[in-house]
Amino acid sequence: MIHGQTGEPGRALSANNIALSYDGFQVLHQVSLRVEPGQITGIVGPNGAGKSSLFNVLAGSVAPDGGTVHLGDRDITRLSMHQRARGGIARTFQLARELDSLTVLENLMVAGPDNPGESLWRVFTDRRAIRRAEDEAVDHALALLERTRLLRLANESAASLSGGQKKLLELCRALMMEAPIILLDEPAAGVNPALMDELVAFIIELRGEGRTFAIVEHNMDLIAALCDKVYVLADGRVLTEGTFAEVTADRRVQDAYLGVTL
Ligand SMILES: Nc1ncnc2c1ncn2[C@@H]1O[C@H](COP(=O)(O)OP(=O)(O)OP(=O)(O)O)[C@@H](O)[C@H]1O
Repeated sequence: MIHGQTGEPGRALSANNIALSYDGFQVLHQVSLRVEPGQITGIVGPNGAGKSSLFNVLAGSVAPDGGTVHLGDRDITRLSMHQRARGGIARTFQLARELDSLTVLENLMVAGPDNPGESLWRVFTDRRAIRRAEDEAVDHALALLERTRLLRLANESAASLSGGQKKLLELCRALMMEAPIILLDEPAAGVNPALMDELVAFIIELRGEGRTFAIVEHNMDLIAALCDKVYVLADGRVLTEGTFAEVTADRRVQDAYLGVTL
């Protein structure tokens, strides 16, 4: 069992009739989706379909104009991203530029739940202290790096990682937050096929340990390999939902990807 799995892994994350506009242009129309606990839910669709917008609404970085977001029975629509993170929803972000100057291990240490704070920060900028530290967070970080084969790079600058390794580090940063629900934003972008297989295997392992995932992704191999359920968005609406086989057999989905008017 992965370290740090928090209680209450059994709550669904749901979006209900979400409406969202930017500058008067509606990008989400009555979108509803349910991320079942212990499952991997994919969100796919052509460019501009509204996937990232929906993801931002789920994560709490964008407030919808209408509709609600629930975690289990609790209405979390008005909670900030940080409040949601504390409540058990973590999302991956492209590593911010300032994190490039930190080592791989330091990137994980600053990603822990409830920001580790200044004292911990001082400890972890001292390499000798890293070796001595018996803190649970260090053990957790090192275990994650071992599982993602980044351990040998623990003390290298994050800037030196390949694109795929950065994706793994982003996932590890989300895992450091000890959230049962993880929102993955294009985890396969820039990842080579060998590393992709490792990424897929790792995410499947994490699901086996009780984690819940929602994934926005263009790479259909990754979606096919991982997802229990897939939502297809087009023009800001849910076009269809089902297993990967079901949605890809749907003529409307094929048309949407070919850009044919629906
Ligand atoms: N901050 C913003 N301001 C104005 N319009 C936006 C903003 N973010 C997204 N949009 C618009 O909302 C629509 C949906 O964009 P979104 O990024 O959610 O789609 P997507 O499905 O994630 O696309 P892609 O696959 O290309 O990343 C697009 O028409 C986009 O131009």
